[in-house]
Amino acid sequence: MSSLSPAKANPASAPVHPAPLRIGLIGFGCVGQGIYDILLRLPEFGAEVRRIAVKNPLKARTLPAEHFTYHADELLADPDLDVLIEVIDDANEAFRLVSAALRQGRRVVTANKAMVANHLPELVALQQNHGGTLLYEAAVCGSIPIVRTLDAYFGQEPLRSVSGIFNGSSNYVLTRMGTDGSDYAPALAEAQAKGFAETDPTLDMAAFDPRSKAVILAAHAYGVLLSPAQVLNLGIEHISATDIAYAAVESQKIKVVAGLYLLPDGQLTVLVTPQLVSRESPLYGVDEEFNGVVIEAEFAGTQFLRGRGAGGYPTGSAVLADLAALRGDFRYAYAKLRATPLAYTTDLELEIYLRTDNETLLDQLGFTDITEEADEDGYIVGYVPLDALLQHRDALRKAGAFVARTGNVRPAPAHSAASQELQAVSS
Ligand SMILES: NC(=O)c1ccc[n+]([C@@H]2O[C@H](COP(=O)([O-])OP(=O)(O)OC[C@H]3O[C@@H](n4cnc5c(N)ncnc54)[C@H](O)[C@@H]3O)[C@@H](O)[C@H]2O)c1
Ligand SMILES: N[C@@H](CCO)C(=O)O
Repeated sequence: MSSLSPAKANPASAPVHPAPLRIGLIGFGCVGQGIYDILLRLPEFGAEVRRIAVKNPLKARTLPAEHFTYHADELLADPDLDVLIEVIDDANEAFRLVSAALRQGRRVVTANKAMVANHLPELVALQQNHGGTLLYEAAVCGSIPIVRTLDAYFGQEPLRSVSGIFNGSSNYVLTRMGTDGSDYAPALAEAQAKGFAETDPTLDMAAFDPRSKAVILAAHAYGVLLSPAQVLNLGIEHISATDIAYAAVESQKIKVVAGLYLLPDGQLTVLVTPQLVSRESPLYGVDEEFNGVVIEAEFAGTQFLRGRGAGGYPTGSAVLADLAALRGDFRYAYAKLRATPLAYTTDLELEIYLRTDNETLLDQLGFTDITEEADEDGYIVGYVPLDALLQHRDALRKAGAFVARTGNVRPAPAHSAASQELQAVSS
């Protein structure tokens, strides 16, 4: 018989339809509604939202009130739910709920990057100790499958850098300001109306949100568990047409770039700041609420992932992928967490553009090298110790416009016998 003849029907090889996943959904805002709608549109996926917990009894919703409970703990106590999806906007309450669920050995999907970044060591330990699973693809860069890519595909390969645009709202605001000449406030209002921004938009605009995402990726890409406070995050609240025009003179754009850089001495550094991005960078064309991630891998070379970074449906798409992964018993390998941990350093200098009239701050930052100064526009360009930026970040946040000139870092002078510049960024 030819080996190409059709296989006889064999009951053992007939397609097996998985049992429907019974889901408890905690939070029914932008993302909660997004995943709910997606599951309704995909009946063949075989998942059913059995119970939904919400907070505000007065809010107008797309479903009748009898669909909701106002006590998320009831879902934790319900043994008939196979998976809990946590998509609320309160990181502390999210941790209480998710850690309680993991203590029961349950399967949980979350989109809450602040919660994951603040508690990653505990969340990993809870999974190990109680056998549950937590997946959080939706927490980082919306619909881009970056956590899975770093954890599973690049779990063994050394990475030189992982850098990109990790926040949709600030990217949307910068795009409106840069292309339409929009002012900051109406652009931010648009990002909020479209469901991209956090409930407290300071988290987006002051780059706390992309910092949480960078902290999560540091664990998967490098096996380094950071506390968010260790990472410099500066935002775009004071970026104005003056700064956008400065960038445009050299055909560059200002983007909020999160960078995780393996330095030539084998240490890791991470920073999240506005940065000048040149036309040659893959990040240059990442506009609106899109995110983009550039991976510089030892053997694979450069890879670039781009996709919608915010919004109910793109984020719901990542939750859907996590549900499918849970059904296949997927867990993060955290392979690099098991290796000897890399050291983390901020003992570096960063080339910055700063437009401020705060003379005290300029003195405190201790520029080691000034390469450009324009009194009439009130900006200064030069190298500053990263530790000084970390120390004075609260003052910097209020002081004026801050942009990393290139994202290049170099060793702080005391440690820079060779003083060569460390090319640590993709632009
Ligand atoms: N919006 C996005 O594009 C996006 C993308 C990725 C991740 N996220 C994350 O997803 C989560 C939800 O974001 P969102 O945009 O849907 O926010 P949202 O404000 O639209 O919805 C959150 C909802 O959670 C409810 N809530 C708060 N505490 C609750 C509790 N204890 N029990 C039940 N409900 C509670 C709030 O009342 C609100 O309706 C956040 O962690 C956010 O960071 C959002
Ligand atoms: N507020 C976030 C949502 C996606 O994580 C953003 O704008 O990127």
